[in-house]
Amino acid sequence: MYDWLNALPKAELHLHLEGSLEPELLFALAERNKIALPWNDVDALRKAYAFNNLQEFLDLYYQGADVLRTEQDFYDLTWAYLQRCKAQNVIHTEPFFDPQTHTDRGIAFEVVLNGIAGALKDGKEQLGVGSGLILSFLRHLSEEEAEKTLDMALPYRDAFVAVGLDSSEMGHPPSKFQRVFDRARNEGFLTVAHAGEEGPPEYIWEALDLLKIQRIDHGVRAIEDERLMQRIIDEQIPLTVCPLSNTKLCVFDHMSQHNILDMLERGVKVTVNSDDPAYFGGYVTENFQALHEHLGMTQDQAKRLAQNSLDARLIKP
Ligand SMILES: Nc1ncnc2[nH]cnc12
Ligand SMILES: [Zn+2]
Repeated sequence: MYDWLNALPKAELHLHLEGSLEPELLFALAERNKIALPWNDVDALRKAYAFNNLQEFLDLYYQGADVLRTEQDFYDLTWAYLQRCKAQNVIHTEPFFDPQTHTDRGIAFEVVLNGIAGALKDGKEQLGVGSGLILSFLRHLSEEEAEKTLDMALPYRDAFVAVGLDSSEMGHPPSKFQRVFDRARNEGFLTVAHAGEEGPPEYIWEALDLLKIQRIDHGVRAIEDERLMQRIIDEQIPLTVCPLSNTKLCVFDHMSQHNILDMLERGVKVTVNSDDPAYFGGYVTENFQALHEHLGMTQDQAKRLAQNSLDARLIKP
């Protein structure tokens, strides 16, 4: 089944580039940039990848991102991810990047963007992997800081298709970012947001009604609210679900309890994605494989999930 799933043409719609930083590359970049690491080797770092919740993961994710310093570093990170896409027949990807994770450390916005955009361009030309980049605001920071980030991005507006919202969900509802999302939409950007990963269904309502999002990132807690489920089904609003992430971060205790196939069978436009593959144990094909192993996903269900991912692209072919 793995080879069949791997060969299935698919799109990835929920992937944090910083979360694709494999330990081997992290160590190589630390050496290149002469940065001391608190782990002795790659194995010691991998052992630290045991999380009880989103915040424990985020603490390590931001620490790992500190090795990214130069345009070449961002290029290498993105290029390594695009090669995984090629190997797994991901024909199109819409990755997130978190500019504030870097600009707050003194890395210039254009250093980050030029590295990523250069690799995405080469990915299209040399690997045939299409893409659309999503600029994501960190929700644990203020709306004012998100506004400043949008200001920095506007001179490079052609490099993005959308803005998103990620980082610590609880206590940081979508309503906190209503004004900056309004401005982003007025500037011509599409919008997406993480909602209903750890946060309640109310956050998904807010993301839809206040941020006017095209897709819900995660959204697995929608199942707790029947009226919300009906809306998501009626309006065919895509959910970018990340099964391995949800089990690694204890949103579900075990993959056998994941609700993605129940949602699929109820008519929700769910898709399969890897979120932060270097930290959660696999890329898109491994996520599909886990659904097959633990939930008995059939080939017909896999085909529908893959087709949903192609249909839910922000950039239509
Ligand atoms: N799963 C996730 N949820 C929220 N913010 C993130 N940043 C990177 N991965 C994330
Ligand atoms: Zn995510």
